Amino acid sequence: MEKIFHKPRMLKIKRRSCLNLQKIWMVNYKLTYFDTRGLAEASRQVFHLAGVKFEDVRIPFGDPSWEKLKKKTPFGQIPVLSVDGFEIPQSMAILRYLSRKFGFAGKTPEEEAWVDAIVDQFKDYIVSFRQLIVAVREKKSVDEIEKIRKEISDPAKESYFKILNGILTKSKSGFLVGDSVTFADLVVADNLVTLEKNGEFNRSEQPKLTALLEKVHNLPKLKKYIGSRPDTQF
Ligand SMILES: N[C@@H](CCC(=O)N[C@@H](CS)C(=O)NCC(=O)O)C(=O)O
Repeated sequence: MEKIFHKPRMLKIKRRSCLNLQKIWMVNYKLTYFDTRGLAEASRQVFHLAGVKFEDVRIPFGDPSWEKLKKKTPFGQIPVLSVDGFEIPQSMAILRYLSRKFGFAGKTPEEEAWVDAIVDQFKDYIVSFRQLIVAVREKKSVDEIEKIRKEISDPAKESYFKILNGILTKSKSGFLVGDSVTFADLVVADNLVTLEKNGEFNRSEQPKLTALLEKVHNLPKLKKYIGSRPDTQF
């Protein structure tokens, strides 16, 4: 089991009491997932954006330690976030929790609702993309794979990209919601990376989505991490 520690930046908190500062500093976060981006990547990025130290536990695929650990997780799956030993399962619950805590969930209830809506839309789309991936993994025939691509995956992707392009056309900041980065941007950008690595996203065909992806990856607090993280297909 590999542990990667994120070195925290100096906290720039002006008006917080020493007691609060101590409390923030002392919280022990541990995010456990497989050694891939997948369902944990946006949460990892929230920690980096917030400049908050966390233990990035990555279990290699096929590692025998997983079967033992599985029994101890709340729902039998990962990611799991431990906050001073208090465990939170489910990737989206973790991501929302961290984003609310560190200020990346939207600035008003309306922004929060839009951030959630964009991530829910992503979940709707990803179901069809998974069908394609499963067909490839199961070594279905070329005809079967092409059928899934044409009838399910491509139309779902087209409608998903249309929605995102519509939002970005109206955006003044270049982010999906409001005037600063939210976890919706992180989820969408990471999905674009996955699609690109699997031949499903071409930067030259999608200038607005590409601009979003590059904007997110060039955020000063993310850039170094993005450049040095393990390179994984999913
Ligand atoms: N809905 C859950 C799904 C979690 C999930 O499917 N985790 C997979 C890895 S991506 C897992 O733990 N697989 C190992 C297993 O089920 O034994 C979430 O979003 O966290």
